[in-house]
Amino acid sequence: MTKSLKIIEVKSEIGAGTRGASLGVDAIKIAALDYGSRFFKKHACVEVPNENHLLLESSGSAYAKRISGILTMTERLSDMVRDTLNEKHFPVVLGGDHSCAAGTIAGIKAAYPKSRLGLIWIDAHADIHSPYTTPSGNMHGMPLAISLDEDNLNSKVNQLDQETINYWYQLKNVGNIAPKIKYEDLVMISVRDTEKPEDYLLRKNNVKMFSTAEVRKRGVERVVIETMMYLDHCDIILLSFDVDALDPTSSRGTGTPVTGGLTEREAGIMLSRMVTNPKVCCFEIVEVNPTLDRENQMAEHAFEILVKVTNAFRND
Ligand SMILES: NC(=[NH2+])NCCC[C@H](N)C(=O)O
Repeated sequence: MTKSLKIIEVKSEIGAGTRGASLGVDAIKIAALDYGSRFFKKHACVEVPNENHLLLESSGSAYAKRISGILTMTERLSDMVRDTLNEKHFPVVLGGDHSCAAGTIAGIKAAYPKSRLGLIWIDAHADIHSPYTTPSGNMHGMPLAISLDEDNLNSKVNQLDQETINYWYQLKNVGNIAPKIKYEDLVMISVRDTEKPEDYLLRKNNVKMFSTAEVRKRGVERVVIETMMYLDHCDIILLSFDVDALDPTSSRGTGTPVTGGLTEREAGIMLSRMVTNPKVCCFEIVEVNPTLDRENQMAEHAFEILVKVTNAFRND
């Protein structure tokens, strides 16, 4: 039986340091229209109300900007993902900035608290900072630390106030399960822009990583097989795709582009192969920012990948 997809729109950008990621969802919808596609008519869509009004207020803690809004968004998205899975739909989360991953992960764990959740993280960044280590205070650099219940106090550089400490604790404990994922259930692909505190965690916990060069050397197919073999002990898997995993030569329409990324073709093949694995229970695509782009290129790439992934999923 093929499950029906449900698109969950998360037009939130309070986790990013550059403005415009909240327009990513609509940019992808415009790309669909330009391709003459009925994708957004065919699939059910729901929108998680956002907290972007906080952008007009002070950002609060310098080391966890707008963390109260991030907590609200994480709880809302978690409920939506949980309900979608309980209704036996396949959630496709469209961001927004990558802080939404904490909510997606929380929702999957809320629906399947006893299941071991594997995570395939295709991204230029590790997003494994805590407020104690962040160089920017931007919460889209933290969703993995939230989900891993990781403070990284060994690498501490920032002094937090009590309010931030309390919010950070609540964020890690959304749904009263912490940690929600384990380091050994994580695979990172194309991650190439990390800071020292992140490198420390990745090395210490021996996180499985495939660089862009390895993807090229071994071939996409081989990397997909090895990733799935590595996560074989997991019961369910989330595919989290940040479009900044793509190389900026084809589009700069994302907040934090980094050279040395995947081509759209590589990412499309990789994700569409992965989604045929029946353990994959959710897919998310984040960080399209049309305000930084030319002629909506990144949204077009994201939409093409989205179609490839959903076709592969439905044909399985
Ligand atoms: N989801 C993203 N685009 N994350 C970028 C994070 C960049 C940097 N590591 C930071 O913490 O600010």
